[in-house]
Amino acid sequence: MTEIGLPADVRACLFDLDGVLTPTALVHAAAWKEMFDAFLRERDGDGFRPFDPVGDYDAYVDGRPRADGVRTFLASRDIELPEGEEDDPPEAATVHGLGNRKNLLVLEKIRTEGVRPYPGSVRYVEAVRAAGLRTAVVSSSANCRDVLVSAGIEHLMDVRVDGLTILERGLRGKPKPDTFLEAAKDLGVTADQSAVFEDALVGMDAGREGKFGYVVGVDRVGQAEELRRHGADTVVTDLADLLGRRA
Ligand SMILES: O=P(O)(O)OC[C@H]1O[C@@H](O)[C@H](O)[C@@H](O)[C@@H]1O
Repeated sequence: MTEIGLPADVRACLFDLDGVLTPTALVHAAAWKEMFDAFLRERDGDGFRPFDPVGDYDAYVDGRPRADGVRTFLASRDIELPEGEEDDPPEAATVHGLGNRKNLLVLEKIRTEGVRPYPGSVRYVEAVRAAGLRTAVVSSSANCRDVLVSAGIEHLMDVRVDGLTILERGLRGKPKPDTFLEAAKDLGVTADQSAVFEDALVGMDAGREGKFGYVVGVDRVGQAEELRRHGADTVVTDLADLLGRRA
């Protein structure tokens, strides 16, 4: 049997979606930038300080549920907006209005560009399933199912905990470990029998706080050191790098 690079007592793999299974972290980052830059320009004029799709995205938005991303970035610029309602129109200057504005942009990009999974991630997920481990996708995105379907990989996940589950079950989003713990529970395993696969720093924090058996940092943007500092047990640039390796 192929070695899968995990401790022998790991029974389940909990995969983040955007940036781990699919390259959609870049699509999200671009949509966030387009939305925040338009908002900041309207507010501050042409001299506005743009949203940095690497630094600001990693620190304030990546991996968090949508509304938390809006709140955390605005707080970093000392901007306060009313919460508004979840179904606020995209032009509303509220937390949910801005979130909905960004969602229209992300959906349009996904529709026009399509989604292909990372080939190395597909090979790895197939290998862990062949080895008898169970699999879950654990994403803050409310668009998780649509992205899995577009990428043709929905059938590779036994359980899905996503942005909609967070709202339905009242879970706290990453950096809290609730979504990963919920997926482990749904799979019938404990946290220490589960491995977490994440590209976001808040996902590392969730892995550490939830005391998961193993945390794999997936480095797509050259932040291996940061991922380690936030608790990664190992860092890879492609999930297939784990194949043939012992933990
Ligand atoms: O807006 P959505 O699709 O519900 O996604 C929420 C967040 O989901 C995370 O997976 C992404 O890393 C973030 O960039 C995104 O903002």
